[in-house]
Amino acid sequence: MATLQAIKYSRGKLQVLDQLRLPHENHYDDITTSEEAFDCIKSMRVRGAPAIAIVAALAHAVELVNGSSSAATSPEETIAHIDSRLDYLKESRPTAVDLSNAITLLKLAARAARVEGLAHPEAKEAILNAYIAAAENILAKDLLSNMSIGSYGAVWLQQQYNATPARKISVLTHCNTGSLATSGHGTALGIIRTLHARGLLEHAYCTETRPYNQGSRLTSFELVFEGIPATLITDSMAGALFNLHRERMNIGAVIVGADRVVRNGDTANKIGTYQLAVLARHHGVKFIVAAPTTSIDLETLTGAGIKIEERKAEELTQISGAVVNADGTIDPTKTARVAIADQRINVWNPAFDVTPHDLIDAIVTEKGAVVKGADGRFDFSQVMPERWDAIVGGQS
Ligand SMILES: CSC[C@H]1O[C@H](OP(=O)(O)O)[C@H](O)[C@@H]1O
Repeated sequence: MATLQAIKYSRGKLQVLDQLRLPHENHYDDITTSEEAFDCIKSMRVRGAPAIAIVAALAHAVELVNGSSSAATSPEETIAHIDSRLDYLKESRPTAVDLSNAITLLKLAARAARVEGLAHPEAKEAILNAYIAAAENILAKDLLSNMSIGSYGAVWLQQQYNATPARKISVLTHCNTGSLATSGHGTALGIIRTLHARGLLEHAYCTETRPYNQGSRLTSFELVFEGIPATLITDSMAGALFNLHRERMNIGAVIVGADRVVRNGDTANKIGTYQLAVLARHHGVKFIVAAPTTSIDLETLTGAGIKIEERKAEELTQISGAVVNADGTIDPTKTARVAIADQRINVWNPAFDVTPHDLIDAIVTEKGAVVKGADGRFDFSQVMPERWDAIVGGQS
């Protein structure tokens, strides 16, 4: 069964599903410039660490195909143009590292296409083609990466709980990490999809994930869309779910995504993740992070070094949604905005929090599940040896 598609792309054309209208309306925005991509990411019409990187990379590919670098009359000017557009896009959202990792890769790809002795315009053409190929490869690799995360995560959980189709497990997930946060299948939700496909999933619980409601609006939508047995709870119900219903619900794991995993394994993810990790530890439930290696930042040593995005107060004090008609049907063409708090109240609205590595049992990547060694540390050299050697090298 097809899953929902956040991003539609063919060379020269990029369309992005407006997630602010979900689940009531499927509307795709045409993205033709870096400015349009920036606004789409900043306003969270597209969100999710991998999806943000993919949209930024492809938006610049589209504008290059449409001639945005026409003023560049040398390889140096062409590379300077690409750099300036990518540096602009990098500022759209600061916490997820996939965007900056993709920008680093794309800049290297453009530079690697410089051929000594090749003159303009052939030299420029080679650089543009190299950028476009690298951007398209980011899209192509993401889906394969998510399928691999799904499989490694399902196998790890099956081993932890001796799960079988006759002895399934239930899991809790937070925020949205599915097809609407990636190019497809998803990361944490990708593990849930794979568990379901292998007959190992009893039930999936998803949290509402205030204030943007990625869980109630997006994850619920993905789970219902594919007929995966699921129950929506508010963020504040998670403790009761573990405490009052644990034996009956047989919750085996909390599975979350990541916006940035740093060198020691501390992980920035959607606000509300840290408290789930504390609950999981208290109740003896495994807590696993699902993240492609593109979400791992070896340059930053601990969670204290992660910049946490803070968003506007209105996301807490107001909600908006489709109007429900008198007969109970939903009118997606009309949305109502409701103030649910006194607009004079101070608001603190961090979009993410940091879960310390000691509360994380496994970090599942497309190269395998990483667990802490006897020294209590995560060693990512197992899944990204080249980057580990280049960045960490002989450092402790
Ligand atoms: C695979 S998506 C990773 C991550 O991104 C989400 O944040 P946002 O919706 O603000 O972009 C959430 O933290 C997911 O876990």
